[in-house]
Amino acid sequence: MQRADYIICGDYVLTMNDRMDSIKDGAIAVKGAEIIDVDIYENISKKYSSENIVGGKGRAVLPGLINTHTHAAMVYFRGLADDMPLNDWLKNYIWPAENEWLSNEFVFDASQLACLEMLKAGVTTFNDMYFFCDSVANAAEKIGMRAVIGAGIVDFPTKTGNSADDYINNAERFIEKWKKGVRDELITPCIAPHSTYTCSSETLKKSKKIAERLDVLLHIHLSETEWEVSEVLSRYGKRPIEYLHSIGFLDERVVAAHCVWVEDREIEMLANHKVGVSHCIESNLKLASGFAPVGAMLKSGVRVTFGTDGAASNNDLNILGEMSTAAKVHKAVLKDSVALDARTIITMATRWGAEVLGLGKSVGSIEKGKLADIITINLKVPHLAPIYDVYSHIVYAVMASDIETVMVNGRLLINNRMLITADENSILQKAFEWGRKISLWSNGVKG
Ligand SMILES: CSC[C@H]1O[C@@H](n2cnc3c(O)ncnc32)[C@H](O)[C@@H]1O
Ligand SMILES: [Zn+2]
Repeated sequence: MQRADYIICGDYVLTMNDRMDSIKDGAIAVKGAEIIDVDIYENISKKYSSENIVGGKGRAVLPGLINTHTHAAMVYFRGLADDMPLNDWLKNYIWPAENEWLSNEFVFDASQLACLEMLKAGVTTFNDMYFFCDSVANAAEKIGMRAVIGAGIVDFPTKTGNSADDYINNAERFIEKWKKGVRDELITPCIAPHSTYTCSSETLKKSKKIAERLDVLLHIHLSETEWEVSEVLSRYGKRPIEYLHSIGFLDERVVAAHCVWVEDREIEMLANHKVGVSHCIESNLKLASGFAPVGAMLKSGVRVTFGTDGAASNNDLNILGEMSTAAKVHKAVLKDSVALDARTIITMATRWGAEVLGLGKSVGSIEKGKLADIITINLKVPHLAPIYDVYSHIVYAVMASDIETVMVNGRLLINNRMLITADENSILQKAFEWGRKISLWSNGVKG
């Protein structure tokens, strides 16, 4: 009998690996950060002993969900400005609020809340783009979440810089500080030029050079709105994706959020350059940005994954919601009830999410040798009874509140729906305190 730190078991173990994507009455043995075995429970229980048995009857077990585009700290701006298009929302509400409120303390506190919200919804990895990125990393490190964290780059002054060079220097410093083997192995730094309309060609090219030299991802907003397309057309005579192609920006280290206003020849460019796409359907719906051509992108072999965007445009960080919405909306858009079936949707939210973030060898599926980022779902609830197809339930019926346990890197972070690594009440308390101050400010009251 071998010792395992944890045995995680359930009626269904969705491994999401290529060869065998689910096991009925399955179990996983975890030692340290690693998955050391996956098999039917009967075999695992004969080979391994452990004091820590997680899951059990009436549970589904799957790889942690991956949020490939967010601005975690924006949870503190949730509900501050709704029901308007992106340009109005950004220029007249969000950027002024960021200018007033962002600080290391704000971003640290807010990012902890975001981590708590994501973990409770089964998200184990997020790909962030923001300012004060050390504070995002410190918060994720404290909670124990896996994160790819992008240092935001724009061409205009904000609280963290006056010029593109300030942000670029900061990004280099941040990447050197957090790269593998230096700090927390769960944090992967990257560089995040905001968009084609807020960064000049020079800024984008410099960002790309840094990404190549330091071997990190490039995270960017791309072709989100019709306005962006006409703006880039008028500046450069090319549509955003064609323009990025023309300056040599596109390759497999690029994670492009949105990709809503995309023509067929641009889809080919995304596919040929192996660009990863983060589909943020709920943000696109709420800001009325449009419908991304996800069916066509998938057909062309583009790796489409799910992002929530920030909670100020969504208004939550729940990937299960994105999965369900996308599965339904694209069927209607394409007039094809077979499109984006449940297995494809779960693959997009797990294995492909990990792959586009460059983490495909470590996480995204449940396989021997991979790191243990695993969630369990309680299936014994009224809205999940009866069960014919667990994939269908996960995409169309599971709620965030059904997520019972969340493990990241072999460490249990959520047990029985409660956070273990920090005090939930004080995280919530801080959110309400910041909210009171922000609310007074937004209502024009000083102090
Ligand atoms: C460079 S830090 C990130 C920057 O992006 C802003 N932002 C948040 N959501 C969106 C979106 O949907 N499109 C474009 N920009 C967005 C955020 O407020 C930060 O300023
Ligand atoms: Zn965004």
